[in-house]
Amino acid sequence: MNENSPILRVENITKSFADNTILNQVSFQLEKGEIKVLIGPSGGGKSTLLQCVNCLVIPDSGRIFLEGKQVDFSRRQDLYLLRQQVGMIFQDFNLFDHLTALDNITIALRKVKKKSRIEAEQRARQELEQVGLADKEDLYPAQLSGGQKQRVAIARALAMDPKILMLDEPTSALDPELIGEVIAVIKQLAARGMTMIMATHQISLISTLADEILFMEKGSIAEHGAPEILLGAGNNSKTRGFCNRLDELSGVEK
Ligand SMILES: Nc1ncnc2c1ncn2[C@@H]1O[C@H](COP(=O)(O)OP(=O)(O)OP(=O)(O)O)[C@@H](O)[C@H]1O
Repeated sequence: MNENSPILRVENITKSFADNTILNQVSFQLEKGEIKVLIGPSGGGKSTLLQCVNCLVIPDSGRIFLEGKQVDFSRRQDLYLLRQQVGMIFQDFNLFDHLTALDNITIALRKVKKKSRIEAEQRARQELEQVGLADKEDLYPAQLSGGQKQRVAIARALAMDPKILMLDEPTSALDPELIGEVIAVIKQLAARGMTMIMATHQISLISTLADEILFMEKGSIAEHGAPEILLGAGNNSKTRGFCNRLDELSGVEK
């Protein structure tokens, strides 16, 4: 790896579904320890961009570099490595319903990382402890609250030692009273220096964690910059207008 390379560089990614261009020449880069937050109107392409970054969706064109090395979208080994190094947290948790919290975490450690059961369980317990669920290891997803399920999903991703964590609206499927516990875990990860890119509508994550905001609209990054600038009083940015509307909406919900 070239020491000067950003940990992730995304260059001119384009993706269409049928005749609809969903991503149009999107570029950004992520430095080690940096947190970028993707915001913008629904349908703007945030989820598609995150899915392209770890090649769950293969871009039509453009290039992705992980630690300076270009990912070859046609090479299975490259995709496998990319997905190991870029963990993903989904809105709807994506846990295996037939496995306990512990086994949701151990399964990939055993199958992908080839750890023994004992090693995998030890690691899974450490991660459950980190997200405050040490006493829930034997419970199945149906026995957990939404916030607990999302914390298991975060523990599962962390157990794989990803270099980057991507979070796609990690709190949007949660009841309002459960959002805080997931935000607290994400803030802990930030304090530990985790490199993250996250799509979210949570103002507290946007304003307190983002090193840079990427405002996506109609498949492009329409605006980007530090929150203190884009959200600064008097700034006429799209970001500020959008966040003010989010504030108003959450005010209505309260
Ligand atoms: N697999 C697919 N096939 C066809 N169209 C798709 C597919 N995935 C996404 N799209 C379309 O791409 C557009 C962008 O969707 P995407 O989910 O990336 O936006 P978003 O900014 O994440 O929106 P939201 O904030 O509502 O999650 C939408 O119009 C969506 O219908």
